[in-house]
Amino acid sequence: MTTIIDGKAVAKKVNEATATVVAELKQQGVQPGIAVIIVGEDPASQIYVRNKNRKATKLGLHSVVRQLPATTTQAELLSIIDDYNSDDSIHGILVQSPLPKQINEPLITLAIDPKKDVDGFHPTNVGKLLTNFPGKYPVANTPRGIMTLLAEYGVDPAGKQAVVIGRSTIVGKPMAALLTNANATVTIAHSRTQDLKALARTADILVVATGIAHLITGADIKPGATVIDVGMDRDENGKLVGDVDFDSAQDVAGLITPVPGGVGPMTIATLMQTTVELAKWSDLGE
Ligand SMILES: Nc1nc2c(c(=O)[nH]1)N[C@@H](CN(C=O)c1ccc(C(=O)N[C@@H](CCC(=O)O)C(=O)O)cc1)CN2
Repeated sequence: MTTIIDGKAVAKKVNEATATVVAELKQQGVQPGIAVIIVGEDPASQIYVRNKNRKATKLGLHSVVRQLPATTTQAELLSIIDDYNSDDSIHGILVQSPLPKQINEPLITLAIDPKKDVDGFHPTNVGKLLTNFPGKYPVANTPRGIMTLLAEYGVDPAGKQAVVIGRSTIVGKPMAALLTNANATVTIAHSRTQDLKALARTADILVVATGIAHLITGADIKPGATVIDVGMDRDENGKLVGDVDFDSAQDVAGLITPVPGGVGPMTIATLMQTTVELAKWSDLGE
């Protein structure tokens, strides 16, 4: 029997917990605030940012969306980030990715105060994650959301073989670090990996984040494995599909995330959770 992981249901649970914490913080005179900066008109990014703003407002957060033209310069963007760095009503700053070509993304990441880095992409926070540093710091929301899904479905990574296909800063690298910190034995694979499919078949936990529609099929999955699909691709008919061929994979996997409705909903729910934590840590000195 394969279990289909219900990301929407877990996201709802996370959001309910977040709303409770927001209400408690408000009673203590703190309203968590998030600023999302979007540069340009990428249609998918517009939808994600709108959804973030709606969710933040619904949960009782102070939410600011800063829409900038595609022609925005690096200096202009840096100056706006600087303003939010010193704005006490904002606890989390997020610059929506992708950015136009004239913007140097790593320098933008570096400009965000690590204490307001709600994406967890700043090298200070990535370094803390990699070193499993004690204390409180933000961690990238998609991989953190995946760890929540694993916990909710009783999948303990300790001692398991995990294969993460994809080495991005947003997903692959932090995912590998989180699984390592949870005592899995982790291999990061990517476009240059030889015998990728044979490697995938060794995984007890397989995380696929490549952006290649249906790269992984049932034949590439170890029977009973937990399969986490981070892909958001379009098939030849324009339908949203994952990096995993769900139909063939679901006959082999023990647990599997669908696309849509698996990992995706966890990204925004975890973003809200992280924003509220940043507010707690800064305003209440936790
Ligand atoms: N600064 C950042 N930029 C981007 C991030 C990020 O974490 N930080 N992640 C992605 C996009 N993203 C949020 O920004 C995101 C992607 C997908 C979903 C989601 O809910 N997906 C749904 C399907 C939606 C659809 O039908 O199109 C699902 O999988 O069920 C939410 C957020 C890139 N940029």
